[in-house]
Amino acid sequence: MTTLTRASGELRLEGVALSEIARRFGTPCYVYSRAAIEAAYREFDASLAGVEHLVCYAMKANSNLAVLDVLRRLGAGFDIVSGGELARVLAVGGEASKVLFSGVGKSEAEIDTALSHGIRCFNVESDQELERLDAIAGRRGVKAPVSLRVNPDVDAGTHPYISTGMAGNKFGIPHARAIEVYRKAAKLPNLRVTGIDCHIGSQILETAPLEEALDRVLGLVDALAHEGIALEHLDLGGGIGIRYRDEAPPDIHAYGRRLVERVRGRNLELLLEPGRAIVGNAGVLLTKVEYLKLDKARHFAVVDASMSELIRPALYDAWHEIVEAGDTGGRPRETYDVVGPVCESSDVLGRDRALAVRPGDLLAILSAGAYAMAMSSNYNTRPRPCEVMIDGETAHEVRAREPISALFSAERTLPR
Ligand SMILES: Cc1ncc(COP(=O)(O)O)c(C=O)c1O
Ligand SMILES: N[C@@H](CCCC[NH3+])C(=O)O
Repeated sequence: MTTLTRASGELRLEGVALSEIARRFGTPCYVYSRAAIEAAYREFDASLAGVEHLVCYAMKANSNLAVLDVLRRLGAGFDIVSGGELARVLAVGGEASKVLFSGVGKSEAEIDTALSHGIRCFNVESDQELERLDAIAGRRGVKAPVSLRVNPDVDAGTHPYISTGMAGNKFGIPHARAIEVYRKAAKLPNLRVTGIDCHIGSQILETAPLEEALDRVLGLVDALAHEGIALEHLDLGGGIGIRYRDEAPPDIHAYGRRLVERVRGRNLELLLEPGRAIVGNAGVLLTKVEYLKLDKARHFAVVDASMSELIRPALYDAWHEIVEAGDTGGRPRETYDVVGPVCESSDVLGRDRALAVRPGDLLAILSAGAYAMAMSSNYNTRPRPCEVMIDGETAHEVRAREPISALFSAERTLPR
């Protein structure tokens, strides 16, 4: 969790005034806390003490190089879903031997590159992927380390767009077919079956479905052992939710301890792939009010951030707390829809928010460390915003605002 405090009316993140960050780097701007990222990672890591384990940060949540580097230094592994993500891990000096490759659509080129770097494991999601991996490994003369992603058919109780572990989702190999596919994998000459994994969804607020999924997967581990297929690791994926508004997210330490109890004595390394729970509450999006539109039935605060920078409210109807970053001087609050400049009615960052704001004031949109910058776009030819990380008492720019020219420099008009 970032430490947000208010002193003389000014909102500070880890002691650094957000107004100072806006002055130095401009808005919109993502601001992350190194301390918050480290604390969240350490909580996961410590919770698994007593069994061999590796926390592989699901970097799709936030793949800024500074974020990856902070986690790499702590010993984290990485869960990747593309060749681009592997390139980012390597760019910060991450070890391929701590990289898991998830995803339903790995291309030939992505598999080949990951094999060439010697990643820790491929989380395979289909029979055809298994065959493709075997063929590419054969061409390279190596044995590819494989885990099958099993779809345990457990309801994670989360938003349907981010539920991944039920029959009917595109993810994983159906539980009922898992043994048959493992038999096939064990016979393929260029594969080495090393593990099993599942991931049932995201922003999960109750751990019961996760533990149910673990039990179902452990049942498969036992059944496979009977067939002589001994697994070395079990990867329970990510999915632990965070507090955006008034949710009560699971206690990570207690969750980890319960997992440890279940796998202890089994000679299985335990892997987790948390994303949101590591970075979600370690970041805020800082934005400036451009205009107040008070002439309509609704009041709008038009800000300089939009759905291009933060799409979660438009896409999932997600709630992000929005607070004044500066001194409101005790002025009364009024109700506004906080909207961006993008030409879409869905470009709303928060509805019916009580705020004391004037044009030029700063707002902080909270819980914006995960699936925020990572899902940003250039819609309306808006440059991606800058990113800043607070390290101790110092704010570092960890990504500069994109120059507008870079947004179309790869494009060409037709020859005459
Ligand atoms: C395979 C896999 N692992 C890990 C994650 C990370 O999930 P979360 O950010 O909810 O922890 C995801 C995203 O849902 C995923 O698809
Ligand atoms: N993008 C989603 C989470 C997806 C998780 C990735 N499988 C969100 O913002 O909540």
